[in-house]
Amino acid sequence: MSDYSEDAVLSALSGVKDALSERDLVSAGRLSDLSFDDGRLRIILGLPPETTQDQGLQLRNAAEAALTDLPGITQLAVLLTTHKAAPALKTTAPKRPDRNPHPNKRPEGYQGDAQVAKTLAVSSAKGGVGKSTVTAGLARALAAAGLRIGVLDADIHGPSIPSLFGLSGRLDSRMVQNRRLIGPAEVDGVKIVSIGLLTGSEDPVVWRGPMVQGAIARMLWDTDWGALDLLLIDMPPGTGDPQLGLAQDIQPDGAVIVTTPQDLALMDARKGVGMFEKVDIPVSGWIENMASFTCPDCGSEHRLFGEGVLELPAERAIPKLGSLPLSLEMRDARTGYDALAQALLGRLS
Ligand SMILES: Nc1ncnc2c1ncn2[C@@H]1O[C@H](COP(=O)(O)OP(=O)(O)OP(=O)(O)O)[C@@H](O)[C@H]1O
Repeated sequence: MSDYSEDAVLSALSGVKDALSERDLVSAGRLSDLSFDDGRLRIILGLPPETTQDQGLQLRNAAEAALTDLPGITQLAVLLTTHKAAPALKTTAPKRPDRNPHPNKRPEGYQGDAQVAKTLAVSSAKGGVGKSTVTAGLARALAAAGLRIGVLDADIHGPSIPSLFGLSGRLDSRMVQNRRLIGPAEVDGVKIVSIGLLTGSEDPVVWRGPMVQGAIARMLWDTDWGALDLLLIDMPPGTGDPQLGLAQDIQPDGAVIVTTPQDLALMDARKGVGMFEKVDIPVSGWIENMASFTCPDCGSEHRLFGEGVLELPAERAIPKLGSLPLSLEMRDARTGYDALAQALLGRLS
């Protein structure tokens, strides 16, 4: 039995002074990742870009010294990155950014999204948890249930919605009331717009901050969606300033969080809930993806990533909308999403 305790790790790191901010490593928000597996503890400290090599090494040594004697840890890796620290989750006052990096440029007159009844952000704190796959699966299931559904692929650095719907090429544009609007693609009754269907050779990965936000907002407003019951917005993964700014800019009516059930992913998913709370966007629920695997040989079910739950204080608790297994069928995003779609509808109506 391992005596490992995450609380003990956090408490040990709380005793390490962060010379860069005069606070401790935890309250300074330096801990950007923590994983523990079979005695191996791996933590990532996110340091500001101006950190010198010496400062980084000192912090790493201090963190290693604090953790080295903790029970249950047989191997320790303290890694440094110079990314911006994630915004702290437990801020008491609603900490809206005092300036919006991309001032709302919603154009006057005809709006492509004027007939969109509801918009819902599908978000994940981490990349690769299946957010786009789940968005596509939900969209298809909701459309099959008779709703008019659209998908806006706002995952600008890794647009995977086109391939999930078998789309390639470029979207056309059309004049509507003297404005040139994007004509969405349509597959299985779902209207789709993605940056991957708008750009040519220019790689969207080079776009930064306000440029990305601006492009996504314009895709939302400058598309001829027609009448939609629900537009799902596949958000870029993460809980940092770009995602916060985007949520603030496009102001979806609600959000759902997709996560896998590992402790660390759930810890980050909590940050995702906090991010939407900061900008007053209600979170309708969370979706557990890749929850279990059924062995094709013996038929027994395994919870590969454990039984984690998204823990939030009772007054901020959000429901789990459903669990999806790790399977080729789910990857395909064509079947298996009906129950999830119904659970979501139950929360939206
Ligand atoms: N339930 C599942 N079972 C099996 N494979 C899955 C499942 N969900 C997603 N996948 C696979 O996991 C990979 C990542 O999925 P996806 O691209 O949807 O993640 P994402 O969270 O949108 O990633 P990113 O935000 O980084 O683009 C894909 O190969 C996808 O086919």
